[in-house]
Amino acid sequence: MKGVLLVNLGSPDSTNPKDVKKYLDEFLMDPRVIDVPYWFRSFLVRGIVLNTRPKKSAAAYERIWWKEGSPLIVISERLQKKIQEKTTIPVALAMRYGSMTLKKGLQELVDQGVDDILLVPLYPQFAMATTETIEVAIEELKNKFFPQLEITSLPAFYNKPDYIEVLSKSISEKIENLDYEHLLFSYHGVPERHIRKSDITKSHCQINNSCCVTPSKAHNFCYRHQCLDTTRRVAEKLNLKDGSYSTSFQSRLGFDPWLQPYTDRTIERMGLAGTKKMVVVTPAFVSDCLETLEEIAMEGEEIFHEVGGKEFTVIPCLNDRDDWAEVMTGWIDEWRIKDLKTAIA
Ligand SMILES: C=CC1=C(C)c2cc3[nH]c(cc4nc(cc5[nH]c(cc1n2)c(C)c5CCC(=O)O)C(CCC(=O)O)=C4C)c(C)c3C=C
Ligand SMILES: [Fe+2]
Ligand SMILES: [Fe+2]
Repeated sequence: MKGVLLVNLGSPDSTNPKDVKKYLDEFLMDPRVIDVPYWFRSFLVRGIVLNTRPKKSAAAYERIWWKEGSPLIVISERLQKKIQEKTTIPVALAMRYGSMTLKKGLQELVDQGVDDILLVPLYPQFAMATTETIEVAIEELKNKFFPQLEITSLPAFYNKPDYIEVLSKSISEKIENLDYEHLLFSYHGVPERHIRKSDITKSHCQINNSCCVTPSKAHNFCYRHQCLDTTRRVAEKLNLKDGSYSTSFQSRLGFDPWLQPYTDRTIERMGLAGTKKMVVVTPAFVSDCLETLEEIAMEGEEIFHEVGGKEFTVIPCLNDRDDWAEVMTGWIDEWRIKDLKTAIA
């Protein structure tokens, strides 16, 4: 029997610094997130970051936490329920890090008789630190505990017309009657090194103005290309004028160069240049989370106001919108039907 496993990033169990530390330890010790040799990662994470970051992150989580729990988890659960209402096959939800483990998600499906799984990483753009780490962890669990399972992973959907359509609609609903000057597409950043590591050609990605717009098979795994492409497609759909929108990258950590331009500096620059009304959309996240509700909607707004900006509007993520649940159910149906067609042929 077929079934679906939706996977998102995960959150700490609570805003208690102890829980945040446990979660950050698992997250940042992942070699696909901080991709340096084990001894150095351990020194950086356990010797430095975890001494100060958990307290700061816990305070940030405290500002966005809901009475039902972490927004990212609660929203992902709502989406899973909506999809489950639209399809007859079992749909489970798991997180890459934290208590809602991938193993529990797989077990939940197996207990319902599932032996053929569509794995859906809830990330529109491929990245080593998101999609790849989920796929690798699932493969390890399959080999160790569930060798009978057939598992297919849904590819990154950054350019799928139905995804672009709902994303564009979610933006246009907010901006159609809004008098704004600039729309910023802010994506989660990654270290530039991650882009080079994911380049299957080992020669294409130069992280400059031309590589990401020059066709290459490297783009199937190039986070930067996929982010720029999502922006381009939405801009085309919404008829945005050149200069009225741009792309930036948020949430950098550490001292290595990350993808640029950085979101916080872009917001500051826009305000200093006289922009009074700006809108931010965050298409690397399908669910609102710490990075959208705190870093953008709170810190970003504060930066903008400090440099003279007046109106700062943040577009909610797709979350559990009906049209988004409908699109995801459509992809699940396509996967189910493909096998049926092959069987008939
Ligand atoms: C080296 C560090 C990090 C990389 C690389 C990275 C990539 C990456 N992350 C997301 C999505 C999310 N990240 C979130 C939180 C978060 N991310 C990092 C670090 C890296 N992320 C940290 C340390 C944290 C924790 C919070 C903090 O201390 O600032 C979240 C929010 C989780 C939540 O509970 O709400 C998301 C979602 C993507 C998409 C990505 C690469 C493309
Ligand atoms: Fe992150
Ligand atoms: Fe590129």
